[in-house]
Amino acid sequence: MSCLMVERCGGVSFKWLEQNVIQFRMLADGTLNPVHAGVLLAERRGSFPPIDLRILKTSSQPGEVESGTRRKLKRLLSFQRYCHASKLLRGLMPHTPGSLHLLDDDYLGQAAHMLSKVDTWNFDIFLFDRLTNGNSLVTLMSHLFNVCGLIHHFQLDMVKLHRFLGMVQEDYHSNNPYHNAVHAADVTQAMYCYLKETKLAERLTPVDVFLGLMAAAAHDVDHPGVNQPFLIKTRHHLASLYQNTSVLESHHWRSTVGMLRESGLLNHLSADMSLDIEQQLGSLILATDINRQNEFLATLREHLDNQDLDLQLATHRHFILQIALKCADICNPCREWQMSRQWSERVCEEFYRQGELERKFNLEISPLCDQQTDSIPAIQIGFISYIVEPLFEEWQRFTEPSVLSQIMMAHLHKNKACWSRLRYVHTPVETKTHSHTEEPEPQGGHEEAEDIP
Ligand SMILES: Nc1ncnc2c1ncn2[C@@H]1O[C@@H]2COP(=O)(O)O[C@H]2[C@H]1O
Repeated sequence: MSCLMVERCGGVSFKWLEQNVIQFRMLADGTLNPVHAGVLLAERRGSFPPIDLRILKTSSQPGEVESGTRRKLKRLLSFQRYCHASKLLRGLMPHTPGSLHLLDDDYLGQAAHMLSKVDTWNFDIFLFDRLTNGNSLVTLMSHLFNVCGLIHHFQLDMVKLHRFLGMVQEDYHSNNPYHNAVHAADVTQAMYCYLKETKLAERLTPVDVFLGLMAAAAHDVDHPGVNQPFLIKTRHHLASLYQNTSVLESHHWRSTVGMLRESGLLNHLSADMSLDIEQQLGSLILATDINRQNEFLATLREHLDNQDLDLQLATHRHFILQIALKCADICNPCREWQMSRQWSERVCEEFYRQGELERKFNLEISPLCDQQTDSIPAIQIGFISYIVEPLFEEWQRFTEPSVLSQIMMAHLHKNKACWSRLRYVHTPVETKTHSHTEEPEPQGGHEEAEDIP
């Protein structure tokens, strides 16, 4: 009950002229019970191991018997909430309602100023995350829902919306170097830029915009920091639940649906409409499975060759939303170098952590995960050449090409040239993650990259 009052109190202080004030007020004024206010847990994450080995060593191991309660917890909760719940149960998580930090007015002002330029491609999500005290995803989504008129259009309850967004943000693992809430915020910001492309903006309905932003924000929720092959070879229960196919993406989707229902955000809509939203969210999130890249690329090429995309058709708009989300998901090599490089280092650090785990448990080390042999520049050149460039070339074609696509392609080529030059500077063992590598001056524009095996 007290939780409800606090949230309402935050809601009352919301001012339309000062976007995002609502969140800061809620964070600042609340005296919250973290058990009831899952959204606004006072505890900041950051100390959990990259993956919870207790979960990975599943009960399918012969001879191992688990208590009913623990097994139930494991099945019902996300990885992240399992960690929270088990820590709470074991009394390891302090109840410190006052530990939500007050944001300095300067920070608040700077964050608000950044939001006024949220549709620009050089938006610095790392800075925004610092200015919002690690709340970039909630703050960004609240703002975008507001400026896109979604709160008004869908008559969304602000308390429920914040409860949902808070749950989503909390369920990202902040200790993952790459698959964390900042990545989700980065993808959401990119998605917003794509939704504003002239080719799309004039055709999209409020439902499309709602789905695009929601899917972007939640597309990797509760990512454990290891990939699908790892989950399959460690016989993780999610791998068997989803029959070794789109395991992570299915989990991201079902977790999102769980949180939508738990928050009650769509309760006021008709059952048919909420179900349709849940299904469409699934289709969008599942499209981010990188193993399905060729399938989507081939379909997009065919449409562009035949010039038969009709964005008046809901099915075609949905397809383009899938493509836009895929682009947003892997757009980090198209960002300006300083930001792009950070993402590259982060994703490789996550790969290397998985490789270390595999080494520790005598499993075969996955491709790209061996820090001894897979250098960051080599990984980047391969990723850009085989995955990113082909997709963005088609996206550029779709936008006919827009100014934004040209900017993205220019960054992509420049970054690829930078990595090509760095490849000869660093040997894999010398490469350090988060090394804040100096930018090598690319010479002669786009250098042809070498193939990597
Ligand atoms: N800069 C990058 N370098 C290499 N791989 C990347 C990079 N960015 C994204 N990826 C990969 O692209 C994948 C997209 O889907 P996932 O989020 O499952 O996992 C992501 C990473 O494996």
